[in-house]
Amino acid sequence: MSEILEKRFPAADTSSSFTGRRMQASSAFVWCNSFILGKPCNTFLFSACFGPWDKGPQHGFARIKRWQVESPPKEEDGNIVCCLSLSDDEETRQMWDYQFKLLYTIQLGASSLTLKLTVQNTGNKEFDFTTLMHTYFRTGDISHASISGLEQLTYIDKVADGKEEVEKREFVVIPENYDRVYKNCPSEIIVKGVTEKSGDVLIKTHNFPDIVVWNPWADKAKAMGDFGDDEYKTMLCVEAGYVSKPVTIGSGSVLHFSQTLSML
Ligand SMILES: O=P(O)(O)OC[C@H]1O[C@H](O)[C@H](O)[C@@H](O)[C@@H]1O
Repeated sequence: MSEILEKRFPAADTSSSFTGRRMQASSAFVWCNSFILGKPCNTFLFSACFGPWDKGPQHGFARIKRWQVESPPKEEDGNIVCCLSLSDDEETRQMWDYQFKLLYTIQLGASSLTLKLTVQNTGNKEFDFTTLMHTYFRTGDISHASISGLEQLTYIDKVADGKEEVEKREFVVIPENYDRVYKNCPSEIIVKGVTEKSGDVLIKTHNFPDIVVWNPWADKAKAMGDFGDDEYKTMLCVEAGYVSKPVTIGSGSVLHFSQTLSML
């Protein structure tokens, strides 16, 4: 992968000024993605519910399973494209007895990143799940970052025990620990003041009605083993997903989800 990247994007900066493992991993592409599939608490979720899960790891198993290379990186129309896959196995069925195949297609362009998720129900039982793309953005200074496109939306405030509120601000800034699920979001959201050039990024989504906004802030940052104590000052998570309610997929059916992150 790195030879193709270096050939295609010789200027790409993969160095990292972060100390914590979590953010080091993310800075390679300025964004990083891990994704979560699942549904809270009961049968969930191949990969888990969004959040704590009584049958498996927080946020599910997909982000910690070893994926297969469905198609290796290749250059396509000036982009680098590759596809990974994950199917159910003995371990996943132990936690969650359903059959599935996931396809995760990554398309890297000069100033955009498209991430497509295809969920196939390969079994004879319908199941439901939630899914999220857990995107980390790097910012020069969190106090200069903001998100637009969330005004007048209802959000679940996980810091306030799930209380529902309505967002009044045109530009959402983050002055403290934030962990919010914005519901029924428009398909275009803008994150301002991110990337090392403090530029703006357009998030364009398909079939993701929710946006999670997360920053652990000081105390939680200190409590996280793979996160530097001060790294909350230079990161922001804006996560496209389907988490506020589960998706149901019938036996033999296929569903598509995607997000494109474009530098503006
Ligand atoms: O530490 P992790 O398991 O990666 O979760 C990191 C965060 O992910 C999401 O943003 C959730 O809304 C947060 O509640 C959680 O703390």
